[in-house]
Amino acid sequence: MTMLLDRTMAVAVPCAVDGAKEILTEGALGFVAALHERFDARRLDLLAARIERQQRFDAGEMPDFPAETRHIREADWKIGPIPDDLVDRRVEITGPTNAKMVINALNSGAKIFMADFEDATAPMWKELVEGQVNLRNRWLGKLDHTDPDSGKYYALGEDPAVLIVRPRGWHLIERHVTAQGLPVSGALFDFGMYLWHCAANALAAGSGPYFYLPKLEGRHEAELWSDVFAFSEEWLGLERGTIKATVLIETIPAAFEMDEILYALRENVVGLNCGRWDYIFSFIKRLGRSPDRLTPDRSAMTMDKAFLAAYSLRLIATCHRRGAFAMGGMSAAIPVKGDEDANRRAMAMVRADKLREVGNGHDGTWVAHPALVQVAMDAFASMSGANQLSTVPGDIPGRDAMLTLHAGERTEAGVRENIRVAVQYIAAWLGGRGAVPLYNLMEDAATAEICRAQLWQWLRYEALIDHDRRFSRDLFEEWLADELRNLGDGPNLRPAALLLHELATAPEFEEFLTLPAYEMID
Ligand SMILES: CC(=O)SCCNC(=O)CCNC(=O)[C@H](O)C(C)(C)COP(=O)(O)OP(=O)(O)OC[C@H]1O[C@@H](n2cnc3c(N)ncnc32)[C@H](O)[C@@H]1OP(=O)(O)O
Ligand SMILES: O=CC(=O)O
Ligand SMILES: [Mg+2]
Repeated sequence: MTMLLDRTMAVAVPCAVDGAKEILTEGALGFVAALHERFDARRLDLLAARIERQQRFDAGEMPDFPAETRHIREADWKIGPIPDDLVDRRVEITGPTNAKMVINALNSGAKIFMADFEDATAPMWKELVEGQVNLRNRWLGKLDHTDPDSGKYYALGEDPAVLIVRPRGWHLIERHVTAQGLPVSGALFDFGMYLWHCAANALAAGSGPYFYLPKLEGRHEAELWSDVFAFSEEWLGLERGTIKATVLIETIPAAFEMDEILYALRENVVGLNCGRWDYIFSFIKRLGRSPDRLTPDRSAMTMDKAFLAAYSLRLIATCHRRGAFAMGGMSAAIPVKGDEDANRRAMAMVRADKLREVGNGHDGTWVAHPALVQVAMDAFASMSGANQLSTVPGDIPGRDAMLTLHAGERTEAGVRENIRVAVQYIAAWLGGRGAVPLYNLMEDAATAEICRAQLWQWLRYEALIDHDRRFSRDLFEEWLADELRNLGDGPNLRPAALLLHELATAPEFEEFLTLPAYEMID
């Protein structure tokens, strides 16, 4: 089906998708077209600026706090008001947007549910449209679901979590919707559709249109979102500042502009979040193209050390000085079925992670699974109130600490784990699942990016493995073949392995694995 709104907006829907008629309305598409017309050229310029900046990093420049924005960092100012239903964000559950998981997450007892079109979603057209239908139904009061396999009925409980939606990052497109002959941005599509269909109903229910903004690389990208918000509020007749956003600090350039990002979005922002997994990925991608910046095994890169500890402490101090929430992040440990000891260890890992976060001053945290809500809630019960906004830590880590790499080893086990996880994750993604349990951990786009980025880095610089062996293309291909053999015949494993091989051996680092992977779906 192709729907033409006017000469500039065409929607091509290659297969009949449930709910398309409800979501792809003339009004909603007209709004997305207006966003595209006004903002897409700027989005593309900002993506090009990322690549130019990368060339400077490759030439040896290291990130620093920009001199030209010193006045913003040094001046006293605060962000705008925080809505009542966002004051207590102790535990936020995240997950994809299918009906069952949306209902389970909203009923999980968490304060917030972040419905995710980014790291936890493989952007199949069907999933995206159905996701928007589910979110719209939540605000229409008609969200329910019967599982076709088990026959179990799901409906919203008495006290659902507050809903926040994470649109895709600026780098992704939505090829099923074109305007002026070009695919629209995935971010503007996800944002625009949700805002158009849900803002009024969310406000009428005493909540509001709330968003998480992923993968920003600095203040200019935040300024773009700010302008998108101002334009959208006017288009929909909403009071300025009605849209509220929490920005993920999950790239190294953004971590050096946290004040500036809050300032750019001050009418709309309510907090920042430590997106630790993408942050590790960004650290490798942006600064790791050098033989003296080789990372250790993924498992050695923990939040209590080096650049990760430094950035989370700096984020807390920065946010609280400006009256903004300092949200913690996601521990990848998830419940382990059928092994009590392993399950206890997983719970202990999550508990320790959350206790560290609350002890450092975070106002709340993320969990990946309903069974972890209470664990996190118990850890955050040590706060004296609903948040720690009034605590401003004095000791703020500086540039050197923020650029300090983790010490640790690279091992054959670490290489093989990266191969296994990346192949299985990409295979799942190609099959339409954006988050999967692998080896007792939650894996999603961000965690898988770390695996393939490390493989590229270690290959490119022939890293020492287990102290005495240089990693090489031969070794990589041998271990990839081994791991593939051990995995057997699952769906999409072959194309996933081919893509991983291409990504790991490419002369130039691919910005996101989801870009070539998107060419392989739908
Ligand atoms: C780096 C980042 O960006 S983190 C944020 C992005 N990542 C995520 O959001 C991951 C969210 N988590 C998940 O997708 C899942 O928990 C996984 C993939 C990690 C594990 O999935 P599974 O092994 O299928 O979970 P499991 O079988 O234990 O699920 C048990 C029940 O809990 C539900 N459940 C599990 N996780 C969630 C969740 N995050 N939200 C809502 N419900 C959930 C399941 O739907 C299932 O419900 P049912 O009993 O009614 O059938
Ligand atoms: O989005 C969260 C992350 O850790 O990445
Ligand atoms: Mg992320």
